[in-house]
Amino acid sequence: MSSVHVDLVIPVKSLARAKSRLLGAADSGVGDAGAHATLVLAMVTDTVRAALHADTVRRVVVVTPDPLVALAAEREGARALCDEPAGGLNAALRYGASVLRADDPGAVIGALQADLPALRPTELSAAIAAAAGRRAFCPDRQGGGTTLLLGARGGTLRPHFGPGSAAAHLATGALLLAGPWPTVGSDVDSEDDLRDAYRLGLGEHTAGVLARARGLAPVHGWRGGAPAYDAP
Ligand SMILES: Nc1nc2c(ncn2[C@@H]2O[C@H](COP(=O)(O)OP(=O)(O)OP(=O)(O)O)[C@@H](O)[C@H]2O)c(=O)[nH]1
Ligand SMILES: C=C(OP(=O)(O)O)C(=O)O
Repeated sequence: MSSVHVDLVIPVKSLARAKSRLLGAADSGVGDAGAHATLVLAMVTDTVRAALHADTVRRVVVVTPDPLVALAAEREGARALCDEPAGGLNAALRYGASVLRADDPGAVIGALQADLPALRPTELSAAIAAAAGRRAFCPDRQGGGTTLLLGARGGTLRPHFGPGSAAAHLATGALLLAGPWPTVGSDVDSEDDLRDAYRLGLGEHTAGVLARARGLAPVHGWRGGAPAYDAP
């Protein structure tokens, strides 16, 4: 397949419930729940922006019940779907995929995690190209989770996100994508994940929130360059 263009579904739950593991971390560096929600929204925004800048991504829909997330996604050029069915994460992903499929029955549809603040468009494109239209996935940094799942062209997404999702996607025939795209696997669930994402280079919004939380003026954007503040 010469060039694959995919439509991505990005799921985000309400900010009030998001990233509970990170919020519970000893020091996520951003203090109270309101500042935490601001950090989560920044990570979502950086993820959506990077996804839309990837030259192999055609459309992005963000499935979320949270109006603030929907607004941020639409500002970046994504479509927000706020009427997901009950059933949790995989149901939300299947819903988003069904909306995309209705627009284009032959589309290649994928699911991308919303907490990839270091995501580089070029690395996302490289991972998508490596799938070459096959059903495939990228594991997270620890190897047990999934950050990107791609359906086969015209095929169903069949998401099995949740604990042990890498094994579940392998067991259902998805190809494991391993390659030079560390920012695709750098999802943030913990303070250590946040430090890893920082080392890879945070996106503009996430860098800004963390810098302001420390009283520093950020000069770092996702287009590269070293951050001008201490690591989280
Ligand atoms: N739209 C939607 N997104 C969901 C739902 N459940 C989880 N997600 C999103 O799917 C991704 C993975 O979900 P989780 O690991 O359960 O939640 P999290 O916010 O990442 O982290 P924790 O709260 O620490 O577990 C996150 O981006 C969530 O916001 C859901 O029911 N609907
Ligand atoms: C839901 C998943 O990720 P996490 O729990 O890390 O957000 C997953 O890896 O399938």
